Amino acid sequence: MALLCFQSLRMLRSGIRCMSQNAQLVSLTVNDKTGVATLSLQRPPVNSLNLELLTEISSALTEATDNNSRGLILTSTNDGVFSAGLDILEMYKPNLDRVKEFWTKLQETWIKLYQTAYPTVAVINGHSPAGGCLLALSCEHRIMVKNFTIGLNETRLGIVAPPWFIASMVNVIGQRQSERALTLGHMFTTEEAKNVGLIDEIVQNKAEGTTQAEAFIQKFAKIPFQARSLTKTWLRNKTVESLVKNREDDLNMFLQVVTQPNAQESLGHYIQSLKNKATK
Ligand SMILES: CCCCC/C=C\C/C=C\CC/C=C/CC(=O)SCCNC(=O)CCNC(=O)[C@H](O)C(C)(C)COP(=O)(O)OP(=O)(O)OC[C@H]1O[C@@H](n2cnc3c(N)ncnc32)[C@H](O)[C@@H]1OP(=O)(O)O
Repeated sequence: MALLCFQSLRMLRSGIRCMSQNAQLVSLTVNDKTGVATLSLQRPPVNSLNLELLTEISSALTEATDNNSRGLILTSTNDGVFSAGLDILEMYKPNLDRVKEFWTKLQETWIKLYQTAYPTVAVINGHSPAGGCLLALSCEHRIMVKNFTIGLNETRLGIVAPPWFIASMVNVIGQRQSERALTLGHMFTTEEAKNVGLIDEIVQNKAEGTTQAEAFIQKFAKIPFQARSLTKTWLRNKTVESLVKNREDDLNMFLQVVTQPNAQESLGHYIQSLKNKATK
């Protein structure tokens, strides 16, 4: 309690205010001097995206909008893992109602993040496979700490990235590089990601990443907010609309794939291999 008060006092002095008071799996703070919000994923051990985490991310994005944020930095409280992607346990032996809600929430979160009016920057301070990479790709600028990996590795797991995952990558690194990366399920090192344009900057650590992210958002200070946000909407509209118009089909496709016995078997083996690795 005393520590909490001390932290709150220190944050207040530095102009940092806590939002999302009820959130547990994310923290949302805003710098009252700059208007920049920071959304940190904090679901141990690896920020895997389950229904509850997605729900909190989605609510935090709305809260940042309602608070008239000038920009948003998306990062992780775990220096080592930005996000392990979708929580495999949501897809293994699923309860039908819950897995429907899970996929629908993932769609909603992506749609929201992809078209925020405010500028978004991912400070990728750890590994970022699959759904973790999708979150980063949905931001406007990516800054990554050295010595980690990022990519849409679905084919390596025997699964297929849905079209909107693919479009998110194509929009950043283009058709040719995406085709190579996605078919191989390639996980890029930080250096490789920079060379291919998947990330924009390499930094030594999260603190440097945050400074650079604030500098990126600051570039828009003199650009009228509405003009900027409408331009972003128009640039991204085609990609977003392709999911918005097909949400039901996309959900049904996911359900059909995920409930196949061979998919369940693969998921079971994969979970076991992750556990074996973790106990070594
Ligand atoms: C194989 C699938 C077949 C069929 C599937 C069928 C249908 C699906 C259809 C469409 C879906 C398409 C979209 C998918 C997108 C995705 O995001 S899928 C998820 C992909 N993610 C990964 O492959 C990442 C796996 N994790 C890692 O590589 C590493 O954990 C890490 C992120 C690099 C971190 O390494 P670190 O050493 O720090 O941690 P550990 O590996 O020791 O893990 C600690 C702990 O966390 C558990 N865990 C890790 N990742 C996940 C995860 N994604 N979901 C749930 N749990 C995860 C791990 O098991 C350990 O648990 P513990 O042993 O209980 O401590």
